Amino acid sequence: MEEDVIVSLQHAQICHGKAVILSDVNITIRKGEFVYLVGKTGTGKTSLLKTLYGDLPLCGGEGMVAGFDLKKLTWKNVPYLRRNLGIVFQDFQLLTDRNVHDNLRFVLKATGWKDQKLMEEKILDVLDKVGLKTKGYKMPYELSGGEQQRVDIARALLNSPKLILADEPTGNLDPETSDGIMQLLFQISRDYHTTVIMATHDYLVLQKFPSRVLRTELGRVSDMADIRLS
Ligand SMILES: Nc1ncnc2c1ncn2[C@@H]1O[C@H](COP(=O)(O)OP(=O)(O)OP(=O)(O)O)[C@@H](O)[C@H]1O
Repeated sequence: MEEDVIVSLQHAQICHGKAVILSDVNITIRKGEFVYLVGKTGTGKTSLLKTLYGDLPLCGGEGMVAGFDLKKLTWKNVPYLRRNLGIVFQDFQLLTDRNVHDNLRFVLKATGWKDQKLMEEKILDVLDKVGLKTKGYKMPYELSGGEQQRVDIARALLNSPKLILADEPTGNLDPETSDGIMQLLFQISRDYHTTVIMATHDYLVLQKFPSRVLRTELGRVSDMADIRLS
């Protein structure tokens, strides 16, 4: 496989148990690309993302993500795949019983970091990247929705991922805050050549921040590679 290919699906099938949600999915996504995943509700956007991060098994065809063969994933090696990924959700999913700094520290420890000094440097680094350098001491409930989403993105950046998978990251935010989050995601993609795949319903976002679009529809994914909405 070419080195700069981060996601490759060939004749892939996405399933929930015996129910096939998407079939014959053929996608190639390269380093540094920003790709939207759009489609009506229930057409399989989340299921496709879950397959990419090893939460749903690939039930047919071929799939590679960040150098991992999806067909060979087992519960033992899923954590290794996830260390190469950053996952961002709509509802932030921060631990509510500890401050921002400790939320980030928790993830570092859970992913094998041991050196205290390096952990502290990394936490400051990712908070700086999302514009929250001075907010490490805050509890999640003391932050606005946009700030919580920035912490969620900071958390996704901790292990310098090759790929960020974002499921409706602006879904709970007002348009202005949502613009800030989009600018941040595009900046990360551009500055660090991180690939971003983002599921969204928000056509305003697509219009303001045009990029490649994949669409889930009628059990298939169509690649609108060069159609730029403007
Ligand atoms: N845990 C599950 N078990 C069985 N079927 C499921 C499960 N989760 C989702 N599905 C089914 O899979 C299909 C795709 O759902 P999915 O959540 O991937 O769609 P989506 O495009 O992300 O929707 P939305 O835009 O509403 O988030 C739906 O028909 C849904 O009913």
